[in-house]
Amino acid sequence: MELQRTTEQYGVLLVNLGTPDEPTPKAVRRYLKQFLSDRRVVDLPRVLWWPLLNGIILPTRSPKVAHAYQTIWQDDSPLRRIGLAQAKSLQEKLEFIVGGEIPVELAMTYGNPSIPAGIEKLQQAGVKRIVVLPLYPQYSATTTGSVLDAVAKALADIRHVPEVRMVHDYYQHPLYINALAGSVKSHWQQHGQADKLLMSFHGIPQRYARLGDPYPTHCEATAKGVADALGLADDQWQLTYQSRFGKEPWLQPYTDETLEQLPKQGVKSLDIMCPAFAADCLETLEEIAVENRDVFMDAGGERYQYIHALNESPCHIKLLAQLVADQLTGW
Ligand SMILES: C=CC1=C(C)c2cc3[nH]c(cc4nc(cc5[nH]c(cc1n2)c(C)c5CCC(=O)O)C(CCC(=O)O)=C4C)c(C)c3C=C
Ligand SMILES: [Fe+2]
Ligand SMILES: [Fe+2]
Repeated sequence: MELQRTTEQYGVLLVNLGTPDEPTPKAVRRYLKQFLSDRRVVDLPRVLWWPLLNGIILPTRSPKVAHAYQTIWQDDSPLRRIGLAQAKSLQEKLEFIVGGEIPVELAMTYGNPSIPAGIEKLQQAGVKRIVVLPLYPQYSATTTGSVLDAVAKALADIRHVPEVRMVHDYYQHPLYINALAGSVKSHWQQHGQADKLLMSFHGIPQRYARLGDPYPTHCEATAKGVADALGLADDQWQLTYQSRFGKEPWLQPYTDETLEQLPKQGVKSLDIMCPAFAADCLETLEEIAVENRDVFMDAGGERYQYIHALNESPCHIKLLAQLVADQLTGW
């Protein structure tokens, strides 16, 4: 691949959602406060939301969520540990395909390492052109949109602003679909194929989709792409949405309700994957692999296996490198 100028000028900001610094109620509260104060995540009028957030949600949710984090913590939050490994592998891969060093920094929209810190590190390394790669295959204003907001906010404090390009989505990129289908196939080779493959995506409120967020259409295209790549018939797979929060209806069908119904419909063995998550995290390792397993087994299920996120797998790193290379070409 040929770049117009020297490769030292380019850098990559690899962004994921965020995670607490420690699995303690105090650190979780700090993280949740930053996350849930983002208007793209919760768009309720602030006069209603502030008292609810500060008076009820943060005090009650922080200790519960801290406990959940303690069960998956491995010296660090899995999301950050995997993200740092992804950044390192991506830099090595880019060096191999581009033939020069392109620094890659991991950043989180909420918590640490922060987006301003990541941009500062890239600038200190001499980077003049930054590719922002949000680790969200499916675009949503609640995730990808917030990354752009946070990058713009960070740049507002900088005099010599770098040039910036952002990957908007990659929900039907052939390398992404191949990587997902490949991970299912290798799971089947080791464990055999279950009655059904459930593709569980993180949800958003239905209202956000009605107001124009294309997220569910992206999820549907990903799920169909994976099912087609695996040659699955319609009754061999299903798309659901997990992790709903608050009182209003979120995208449906809900993962937990579906898991409760499936054994009654004769589905006793299940493979479940979460294609919206580029790295394993609380929502996959605890909510899907542990909590929702109990839902399925208690409802009469016999075998439940979670297929891990793409994490640092070579197919995933190849995809991320291609997404960066696509942005660099012609810059
Ligand atoms: C309150 C509204 C929320 C929206 C909208 C939302 C969208 C959304 N989130 C992800 C990815 C992740 N979410 C994670 C945790 C998490 N998400 C919410 C709320 C919303 N998410 C909360 C309150 C939390 C924290 C945990 C909890 O209190 O339940 C994570 C995991 C982070 C980790 O440290 O492991 C990820 C990743 C997507 C992809 C998405 C919309 C498309
Ligand atoms: Fe979330
Ligand atoms: Fe959750």
